[in-house]
Amino acid sequence: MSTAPAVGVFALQGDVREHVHVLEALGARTRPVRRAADLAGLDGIVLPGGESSVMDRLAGIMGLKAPLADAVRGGLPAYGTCAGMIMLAAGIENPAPGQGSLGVLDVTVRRNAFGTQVDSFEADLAVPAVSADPVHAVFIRAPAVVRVGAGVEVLAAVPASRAAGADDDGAPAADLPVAVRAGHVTATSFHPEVTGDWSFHREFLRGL
Ligand SMILES: NC(=O)CC[C@H](N)C(=O)O
Repeated sequence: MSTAPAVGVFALQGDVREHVHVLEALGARTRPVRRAADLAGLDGIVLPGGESSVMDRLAGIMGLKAPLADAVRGGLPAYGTCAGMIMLAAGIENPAPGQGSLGVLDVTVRRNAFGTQVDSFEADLAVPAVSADPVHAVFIRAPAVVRVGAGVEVLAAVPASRAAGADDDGAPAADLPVAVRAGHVTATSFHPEVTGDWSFHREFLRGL
């Protein structure tokens, strides 16, 4: 697109500032999204990392949840990181009490999937669909995708041995998807907004 795209950043909770910084550095205009009216005229929306149960509750209170879900279902490109991935997901295996989601990406996620004691780690991931070079990924109490619906592309995965309780039964398990895309909706378990590896933001903006 010839003018800078207008990208909304869900701003009721989470690492909003980090996404705004990356998006503006890459040439987008940004707008914090806190209520339904903030969605007007956007070319895309980013859902940050943070705490998905709080995001879900606040989005409900602010009357943003249904309009945001409708906008994404209607074609508004969306990118969610970590808690943002959980917000986009159709299902949450282990929701907090009363927690729901926008239900716009046909995956089921497991919150806090990567370990109980040391639950943050970094990894260099091969993501050929997004970058020729490995993408440096930071996982912070991150979700994993445990069900991938039809039409959802797995862009990157990590060995299941990373998962919480992976050693418990000794059974070999499949890799856990940590980056997925279904048409105009992309989600990562990790936080490119904090690493300086902006491949996913670049790819998202390219599609607007
Ligand atoms: N870094 C994050 O966004 C953590 C996500 C958080 N564990 C949640 O359930 O929402």
